[in-house]
Amino acid sequence: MITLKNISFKVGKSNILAGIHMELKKGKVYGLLGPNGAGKTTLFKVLLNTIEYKGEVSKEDNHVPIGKLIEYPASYPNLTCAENLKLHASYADIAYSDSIVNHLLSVVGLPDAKHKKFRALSMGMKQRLGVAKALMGNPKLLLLDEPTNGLDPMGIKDMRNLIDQNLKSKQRTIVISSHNLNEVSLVTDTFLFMRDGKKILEMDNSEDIYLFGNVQQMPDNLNVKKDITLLKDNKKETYFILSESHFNKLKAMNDFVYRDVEKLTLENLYIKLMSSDLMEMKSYV
Ligand SMILES: Nc1ncnc2c1ncn2[C@@H]1O[C@H](COP(=O)(O)OP(=O)(O)OP(=O)(O)O)[C@@H](O)[C@H]1O
Repeated sequence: MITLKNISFKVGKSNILAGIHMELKKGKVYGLLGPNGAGKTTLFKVLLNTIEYKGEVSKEDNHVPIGKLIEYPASYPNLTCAENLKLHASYADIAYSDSIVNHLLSVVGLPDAKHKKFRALSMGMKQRLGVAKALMGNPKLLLLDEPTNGLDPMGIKDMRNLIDQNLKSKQRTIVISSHNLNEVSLVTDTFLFMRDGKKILEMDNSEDIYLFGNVQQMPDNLNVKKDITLLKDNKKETYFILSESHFNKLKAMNDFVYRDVEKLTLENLYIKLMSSDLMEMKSYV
């Protein structure tokens, strides 16, 4: 597990990241969602330890190997896939052999492109070579920044299958940053919504319909963190967000009083979160 405590990053007077708390668990896939400029890439830089931030990142093991696919997957155009992988490994000081290179190219679905020059690859193949690079050293934390950027529908599906079938592992944490909500929802266990450098909501990806409403009264015997996610706006109104099945259980409780319940798709929820001052309540404490 990787724990982020009160992470902040400032440039001049601007708070690029502000008071982020997060726990990234082994075996889980996290979908980092948020508009342009929300701080997603900066959060990756914190995890990669390439910027000077405030706060604490603690890891179970001090040497968690990290793999990353960040922005456009640059490689040497006149070198082959295998040569690019080997060069990447030597730059990153990662041990490699011909069999590791062959294995990785086969994991990412490029077994026949070993001797192909990078410049001759399609965008999807370039992206997959980028993933192969990220997998060198068998990372326990894998950061994928917009992995489907620039891919056609077939390439997007291939990337989804690659993540689902070959990258997920009980020993690995994967964080995917994406603007493609539907796509990310197909591979993610937990959504991390970011806005203005803050994590505003962490939510399990359980169903595609969510119930959103205003809380008038909370039941006494409710374990809030486990049973219900509460959000607050700056007028101190409290809201809840629940999966439909969970809501059906909770609404049977007499002392749970609510109003204005609406069904939200992931897209509607995203728009609501990004166009309001709503924030998960535990972020307030
Ligand atoms: N070193 C820096 N100096 C100045 N501004 C910075 C620096 N790093 C990040 N920023 C600013 O911080 C904000 C967050 O940037 P970041 O790239 O993390 O956002 P993002 O959520 O990844 O956006 P996108 O979805 O467009 O990739 C942006 O407004 C960016 O311009």
